[in-house]
Amino acid sequence: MDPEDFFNPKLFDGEVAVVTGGASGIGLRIARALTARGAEVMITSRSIERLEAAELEIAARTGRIVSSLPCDVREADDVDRLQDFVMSRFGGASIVVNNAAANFFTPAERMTRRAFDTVVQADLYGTFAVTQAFVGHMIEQRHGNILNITIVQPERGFPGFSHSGAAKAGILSLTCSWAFEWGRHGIRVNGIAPGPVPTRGVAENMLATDSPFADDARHVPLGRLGTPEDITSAALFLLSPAASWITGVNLVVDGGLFLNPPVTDS
Ligand SMILES: CCC/C=C/C(=O)SCCNC(=O)CCNC(=O)[C@H](O)C(C)(C)COP(=O)([O-])OP(=O)([O-])OC[C@H]1O[C@@H](n2cnc3c(N)ncnc32)[C@H](O)[C@@H]1OP(=O)([O-])[O-]
Ligand SMILES: NC(=O)C1=CN([C@@H]2O[C@H](COP(=O)(O)OP(=O)(O)OC[C@H]3O[C@@H](n4cnc5c(N)ncnc54)[C@H](OP(=O)(O)O)[C@@H]3O)[C@@H](O)[C@H]2O)C=CC1
Repeated sequence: MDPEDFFNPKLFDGEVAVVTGGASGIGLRIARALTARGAEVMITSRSIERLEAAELEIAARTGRIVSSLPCDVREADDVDRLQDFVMSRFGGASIVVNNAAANFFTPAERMTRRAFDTVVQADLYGTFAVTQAFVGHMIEQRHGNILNITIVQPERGFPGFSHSGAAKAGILSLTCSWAFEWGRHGIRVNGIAPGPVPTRGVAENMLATDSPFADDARHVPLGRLGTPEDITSAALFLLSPAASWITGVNLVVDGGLFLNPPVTDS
């Protein structure tokens, strides 16, 4: 059974959701599930081809249309265009899923400034900029939900991916600061920390020879790697009124891997 079948088909009627990196992997699955459950959904990523393919896939699977716009979340002008588009088409957004991210294996001593910037800009700055574009409207409406995709315990570092670990730790800090500051405005801010989910992004960017990325199910107490559906179920829960007294958490969805992380020597 598809895990999202546990959720009411009208759960997100009346909501407008922006999903960054919504054209592939986990973001696409979350965007599809929100669309199927009534939300107006806007997906963004850099690749027009991927966005067009995602629009077709979501329409075929849900019978509903999503909107899309190319947007590099590292670029302030792109984020301004995204804001203008969403404000004029929908009047604002009530849900933001900060899912876009970049990652690649690089031992810390070989990390160039540009490599570091590339990841920190996409993950940390992108999360800040896209949220900032829509939170004013949420505050006016006294209603909003922000979901940041993080990693498990980023404060412990991320050997071989120190740029990503630093960015995700920053995102976790933003999650907590925002949850505290905006709770009184009726806005909830949470994180999801996925365990290893073998998406295209992981295959293309993280599984280089000698990369310490754990894609081995033997370490996972529940005995398998994750799927985009596993992460989507958690996202639907946190974005739904069932989680109305939950804010500021970083929900680990990893089959129990955090109990027994593999040791890396990178
Ligand atoms: C537990 C799991 C947690 C997280 C999982 C995920 O996030 S999964 C999601 C994963 N999904 C994705 O990542 C999807 C999106 N990712 C992407 O599109 C690419 O990975 C990207 C970020 C490189 C593209 O950004 P772009 O076109 O702006 O990049 P650019 O080509 O202009 O290079 C900029 C700098 O980075 C350097 N550099 C680049 N690659 C490597 C490498 N392999 N090795 C070393 N360095 C590398 C490059 O050399 C340059 O520095 P230099 O030499 O000038 O000093
Ligand atoms: N899969 C995993 O094992 C894990 C994933 N995560 C997190 O889950 C999230 C989704 O990852 P996953 O689905 O695996 O990865 P994917 O690579 O499949 O998806 C990442 C998406 O982000 C988009 N993106 C990347 N850079 C930018 C940018 N600068 N501006 C706008 N969009 C951008 C990409 O599209 P495009 O190239 O078209 O821009 C792509 O659609 C990420 O935040 C990741 O860090 C965390 C832990 C584990």
